[in-house]
Amino acid sequence: MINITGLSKNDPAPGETPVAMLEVEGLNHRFGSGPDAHAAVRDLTFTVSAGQLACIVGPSGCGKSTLLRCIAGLIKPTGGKVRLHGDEVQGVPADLAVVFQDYSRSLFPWLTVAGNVEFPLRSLGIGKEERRRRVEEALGWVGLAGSQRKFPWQLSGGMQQRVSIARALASRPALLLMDEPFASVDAQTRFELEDLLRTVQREQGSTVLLVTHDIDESVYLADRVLVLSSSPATIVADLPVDLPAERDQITTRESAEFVALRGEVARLLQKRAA
Ligand SMILES: Nc1ncnc2c1ncn2[C@@H]1O[C@H](COP(=O)(O)OP(=O)(O)OP(=O)(O)O)[C@@H](O)[C@H]1O
Repeated sequence: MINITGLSKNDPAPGETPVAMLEVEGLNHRFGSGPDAHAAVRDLTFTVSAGQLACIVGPSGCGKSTLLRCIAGLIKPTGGKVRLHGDEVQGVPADLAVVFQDYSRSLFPWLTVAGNVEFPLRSLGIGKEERRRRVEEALGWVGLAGSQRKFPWQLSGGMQQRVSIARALASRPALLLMDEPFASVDAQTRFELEDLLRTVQREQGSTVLLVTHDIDESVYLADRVLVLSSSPATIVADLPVDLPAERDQITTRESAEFVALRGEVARLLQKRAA
């Protein structure tokens, strides 16, 4: 397995300004029109720097998935702009990958693990030898090097979600979007997948925007937590997470800094819900 080095490949040098990989500017989205229109997100503005792992936490139904879908180019926002490394998003960008909560519906059951990871690389026009190399590499990152020939239905839920993560990372996306990626696995597997994500993200310098409704998960994973209000989603706080880079499911969660941050996020969410 990969070790957490404590430094991301994309960490800016001292004095260097971080590069904004993602820019969300004045984003609005309303479903429908006229008196039945429903505002799902309202005037959201934020950036995510290259190499950062940012978490978005918000109450159920506040508009988190809508926000991610607008960023992914899956729906056209009714207002505002999304830019990925400076280019306005108009349709799904080729260098963006998404991991959804429901791994059982996002993997192809008739393809092997290797076939699933390779699939998007074909549509990117990557040659056979390079595809083989990337599949092997990405499955190594998620600890599934020996499972290439298995089918998804031969794997546990946690292993299937590892395959989804490997598939997303194999295309070397400029931005990885994750929508409640660990919400469908048991608590122990969730901890393992959280650690795996942090390790791979830091090792590969990936830029990740992850949506969760789990306050503890957002604080444990993130370099930064964006707290959303209830519907329509607006940003109520943008909190840096100054926990050590090397985190541990037991000691980190027991630390005074973690407990204080978790309390702060919980209070913000409670205040907005009231
Ligand atoms: N296609 C749609 N048409 C109309 N309304 C929609 C549509 N998709 C979502 N909504 C509404 O927009 C609001 C935000 O939904 P969204 O799924 O983005 O919230 P969420 O924060 O991701 O929810 P959850 O935490 O439960 O997954 C909700 O009130 C939802 O009912």
